[in-house]
Amino acid sequence: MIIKRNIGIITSGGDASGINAAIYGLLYEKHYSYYLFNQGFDGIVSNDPILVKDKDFHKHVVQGEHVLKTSRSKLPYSEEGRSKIISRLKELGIDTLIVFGGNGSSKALKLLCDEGINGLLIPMTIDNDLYGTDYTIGHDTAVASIQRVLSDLHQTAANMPGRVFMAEVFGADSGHLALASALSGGADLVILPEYKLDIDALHQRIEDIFNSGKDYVLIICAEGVRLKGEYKSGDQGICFEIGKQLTEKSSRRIRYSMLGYSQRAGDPTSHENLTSMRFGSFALQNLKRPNLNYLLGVENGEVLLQPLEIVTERKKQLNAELLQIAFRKNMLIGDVHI
Ligand SMILES: Nc1ncnc2c1ncn2[C@@H]1O[C@H](COP(=O)(O)OP(=O)(O)OP(=O)(O)O)[C@@H](O)[C@H]1O
Ligand SMILES: O=P(O)(O)OC[C@H]1O[C@](O)(CO)[C@@H](O)[C@@H]1O
Repeated sequence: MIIKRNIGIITSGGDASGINAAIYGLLYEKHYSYYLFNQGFDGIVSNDPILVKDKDFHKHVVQGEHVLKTSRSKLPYSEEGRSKIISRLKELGIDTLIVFGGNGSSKALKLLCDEGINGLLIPMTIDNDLYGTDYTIGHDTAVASIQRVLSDLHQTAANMPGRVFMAEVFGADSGHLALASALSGGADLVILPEYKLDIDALHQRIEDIFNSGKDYVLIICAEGVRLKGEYKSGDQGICFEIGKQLTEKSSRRIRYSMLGYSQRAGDPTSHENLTSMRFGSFALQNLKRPNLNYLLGVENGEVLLQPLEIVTERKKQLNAELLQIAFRKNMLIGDVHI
């Protein structure tokens, strides 16, 4: 007789399409029972677990609405909060916790692993800013969603020439999402937090583009770009400040599009779903390892295990190949400062 083990699963941080496929890839009821908790770390303590079965999941695989609800939570920051999480997992006989999330969620899981929990972090954030993995679940769908908006902006911009469009995208303090979507959406310029912004240089590039014969300029601006001070989670609207400064130097009509939360939505792309399923399936294959304390990553196309602490050690660098294309196309403004 097979004795089943109980696996706990939460999502934590911002929602990201593809998560349903990842959970589907994880399910193997013959050996495991899966306890899903809505609302992240809080949900472990406050919510009844949902027991899911493979047969219920098929239709959800293609959907952008998630079976499992996510949240940001205060609990893991305090010893008291963590001990509530650990007691509850023990009470339910759950010996392994799988967390879908980004940088913050990895830190939280590491603290729980240090206190004896078996833990696996599966990378999930549209920002794709997690050190130790080339890819995080949700990124491709977000890029596709931004690309759709940029396609519309190209049309209206071409229909009424002479304007400068600034489209602000998510990404928190990193420019991975902005760089990928600027390239995939055919933007003229991209403003990234990893580069110090020089407004005069930006103004000059805009004029050069018009002088080259193009009749509109489409700029992607990452929300994490700063003219002064530090980016704080939740800050939005930097494109307006940049536009204001540009207006002082130029008579061009600057127009704004804040893409906002629709970037995080949308049914997953096929690339998303297949990568997510591979993450889920790889996690499943590693559940029997003792002392689980890992982050799943994908490097050069291969899914692999990384030590969880790797996340806190370094900041993930922008993809060198994408950067090279952006340099060659003269899309970047300013000098690298990070
Ligand atoms: N330093 C930390 N110590 C303990 N727990 C943390 C820490 N940072 C984050 N967490 C926990 O992880 C949760 C998610 O973190 P955060 O809000 O930074 O999102 P994330 O995992 O980085 O994902 P996203 O990229 O979508 O924002 C937090 O709400 C909190 O519960
Ligand atoms: O839903 P919230 O908490 O406002 O989070 C928004 C943030 O979450 C992300 O989508 C993922 O980290 C960021 O790109 C964005 O800044």
